[in-house]
Amino acid sequence: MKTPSFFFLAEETTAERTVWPQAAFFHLYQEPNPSLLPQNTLSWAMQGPRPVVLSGPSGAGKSTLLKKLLKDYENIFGFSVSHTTRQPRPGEVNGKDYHFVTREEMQKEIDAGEFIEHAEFSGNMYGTSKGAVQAVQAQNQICVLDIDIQGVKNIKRTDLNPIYISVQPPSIDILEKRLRDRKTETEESLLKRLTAARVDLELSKEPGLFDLVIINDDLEKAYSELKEVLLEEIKKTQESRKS
Ligand SMILES: Nc1ncnc2c1ncn2[C@@H]1O[C@H](COP(=O)(O)OP(=O)(O)OP(=O)(O)O)[C@@H](O)[C@H]1O
Ligand SMILES: Nc1nc2c(ncn2[C@@H]2O[C@H](COP(=O)(O)O)[C@@H](O)[C@H]2O)c(=O)[nH]1
Repeated sequence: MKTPSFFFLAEETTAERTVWPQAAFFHLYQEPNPSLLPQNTLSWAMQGPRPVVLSGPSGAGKSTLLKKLLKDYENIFGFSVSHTTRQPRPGEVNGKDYHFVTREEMQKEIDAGEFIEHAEFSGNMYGTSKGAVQAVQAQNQICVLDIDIQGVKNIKRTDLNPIYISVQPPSIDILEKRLRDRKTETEESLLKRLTAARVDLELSKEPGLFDLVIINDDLEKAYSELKEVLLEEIKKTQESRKS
């Protein structure tokens, strides 16, 4: 296995995070999956408006921004409902927020070639099925994928051709506060997510990986930046509705 360039990050961990051995980094990030080649996907380019990928560390504000977008442009954007093996949080709805499945169910569908991408994140499996994207595109909506950085790398190997946006926190300390205030994580999963966040922020520096990086400090400012980069696609989709 190739040694990831972010390996040095393990040495930066603080005392309370030394519970994560350096080897943990090898489990936090998987190299792109070679089986996810364009021929393994449908001809996405022919499927309507250009999709959007929202990525960035857990707690950076992707869902918050996405909810605003889906509310303000109800019929323009559609959310790609991922599969995950993690437990639902209070208020999360199966089939709307995620398809909550067992590891066995998900692996079976992956083996059957039903996923565009999938990854292991913080001890759980996550993935985008072809059906999730097709369901949105069938409505002629702009399909938005909320995926981690491994998903970004795997999607880059397909012909989906989305706009890639990374949503990032102003600092790791602020990210930690937001995640703690969200009250969705145990101490263990919070620390895993913070470790993954450091990896994510480091890998996101790769030139050309993202079309836009949004620093989500002031929410309204971040939202304006998001809308601005999507304006052309929004207009095109609105126009196509008139004809
Ligand atoms: N600009 C902001 N200022 C302050 N708090 C924010 C801001 N943006 C989001 N938050 C809060 O931070 C927390 C994390 O946001 P959110 O759940 O949207 O992150 P996320 O990137 O979708 O995380 P995950 O990947 O784990 O789903 C939420 O409680 C949200 O209300
Ligand atoms: N590679 C993928 N990553 C995904 C997908 N769906 C969500 N995610 C990412 O997982 C983490 C954690 O999400 P949470 O809901 O448990 O907080 C976050 O970074 C998401 O972007 C997916 O289908 N593929």
